[in-house]
Amino acid sequence: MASVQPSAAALAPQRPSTAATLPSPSISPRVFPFPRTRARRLEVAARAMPWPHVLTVAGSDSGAGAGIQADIKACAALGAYCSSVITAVTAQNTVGVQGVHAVPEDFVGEQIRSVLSDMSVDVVKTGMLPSAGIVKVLCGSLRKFPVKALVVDPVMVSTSGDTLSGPSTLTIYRDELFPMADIVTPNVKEASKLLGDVSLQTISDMRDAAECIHKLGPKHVLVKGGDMPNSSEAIDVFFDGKEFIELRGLRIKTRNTHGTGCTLASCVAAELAKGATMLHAVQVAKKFVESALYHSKDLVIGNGPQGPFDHLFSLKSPLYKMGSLHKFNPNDLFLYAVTDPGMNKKWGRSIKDAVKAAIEGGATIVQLREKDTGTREFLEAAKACVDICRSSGVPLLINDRIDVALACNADGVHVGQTDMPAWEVRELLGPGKIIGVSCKTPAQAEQAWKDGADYIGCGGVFPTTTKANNPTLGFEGLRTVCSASKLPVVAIGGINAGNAGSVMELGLPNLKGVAVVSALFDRECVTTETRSLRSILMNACSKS
Ligand SMILES: Nc1ncnc2c1ncn2[C@@H]1O[C@H](COP(=O)(O)OP(=O)(O)OP(=O)(O)O)[C@@H](O)[C@H]1O
Ligand SMILES: Cc1ncc(CO)c(N)n1
Ligand SMILES: [Mg+2]
Repeated sequence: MASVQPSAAALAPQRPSTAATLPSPSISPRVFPFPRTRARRLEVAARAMPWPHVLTVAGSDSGAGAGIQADIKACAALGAYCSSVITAVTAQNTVGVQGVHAVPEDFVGEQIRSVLSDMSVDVVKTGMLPSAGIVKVLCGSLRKFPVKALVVDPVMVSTSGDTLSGPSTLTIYRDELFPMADIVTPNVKEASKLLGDVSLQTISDMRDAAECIHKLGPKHVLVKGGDMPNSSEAIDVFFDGKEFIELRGLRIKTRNTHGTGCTLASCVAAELAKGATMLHAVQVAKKFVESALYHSKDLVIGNGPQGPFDHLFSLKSPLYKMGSLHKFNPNDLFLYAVTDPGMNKKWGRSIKDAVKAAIEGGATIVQLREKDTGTREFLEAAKACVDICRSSGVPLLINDRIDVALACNADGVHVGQTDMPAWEVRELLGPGKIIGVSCKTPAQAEQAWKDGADYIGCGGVFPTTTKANNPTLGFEGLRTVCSASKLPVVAIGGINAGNAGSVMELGLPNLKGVAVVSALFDRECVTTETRSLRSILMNACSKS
């Protein structure tokens, strides 16, 4: 296959809504507010605009959690059109696979021809290919009608343990299909089968397997670890022929994991069709599966051990916005700017200007801590700050106010010991957002970790006037918490240009940076103060 390039669709401006493309004299202006000439222009533009298009060549799952049904839902959720060639009809539910009826090879060929000879397909994604003959037909069709990318999910065994593609397909997969593929996405069991039943128990085994499968010809390999035992994380290994990347996600506790593999591969295909690079496509796909599992973890459909999940969760959780996901990087805690309403008012600057100045000076993460600001004013300022932070790639958190964080689509929330418990915050925000918790003791740090927080703030390290009744921990208290913490730590409380260096020079385990309030915002020029604090921290780190 040709290498993956951004498609014209990815570069095209936002598509007008379908409603705007259907002018009709009988529709009242209330339903259809555009003047006719504008509507006509939009209609013509929409016709000329290609829609990112994935063709899935896969089996039907009557329970609709996996197979063709999962593929269509996943592509729809990510904004790609999905046409479908059915290779087999399965009788399947949450208990297992009761029957498989393969579609005759010739008719699979005819379906592929119908789609590829007429529609402009960007990416072909394959799922269940029940016979060697069907794989052969597919390879022939792809040679005749080349597409931009080929995603191969080598479906062999369902999670229920039922065979979906027998050993007769192994050779042709390896010899004909893999060399044409841009990515192959086996789970651990499939990777093992492809490599002659080798045992795969560890991440290192998954890496070796990815490397061996890469030698069979695909440009990229993703070995999926959804079924790896004894792990609190779901870890997949990505290999591009040079570098291994471990994609780590939360392992969601749920029975509803039927179809995760099909969904992941379809999301990769959808993102490629939209013009993404392979690594980005895989990252989005993994996050999508994690989020969908999280939002569907308590769904009950069917009585068997493995239920389907909801691909269209974002329609029902409008507060949950995929576009905002900021993958947490503990190094972002390096220079953590926390706003204070009194100080910024005193110096005559708005919250927005204060945040802009801190980012200009090199702040690596920002928290809005607006204890006395009215909700409406706070939300307005928060929305403006989200725009500034997102355009600078700096995460923005909201102190305590989950409602404001949701409404402005911030990157996360920071809570104290008397605020909402972190696990409840996680329930509301989902897995993609950053959660920080203020902790003074190892027990609180342990609880924050159990609750699913991403980092802890530990202090006051020095006496502070910003927060009333805040006991000072000193270096020893900070050391105790840092040593015990399973999460990255940011030190807070009375930290300024005079003492920040000494905090970082302690070289404490898990300590990633310092959080400051008055040292930045109770000063005339926020940018200058931030810049100088940043260089102090960098010097200290190079010493420790
Ligand atoms: N419980 C879970 N929590 C989070 N992510 C998960 C979980 N289970 C699977 N995943 C993720 O889902 C994706 C699909 O991997 P998995 O190993 O489940 O594929 P699969 O076995 O082919 O799935 P299926 O055959 O059910 O369609 C991977 O990114 C994996 O890490
Ligand atoms: C039809 C079909 N394709 C793929 C899978 C793998 O999840 C399944 N269970 N059923
Ligand atoms: Mg699978």
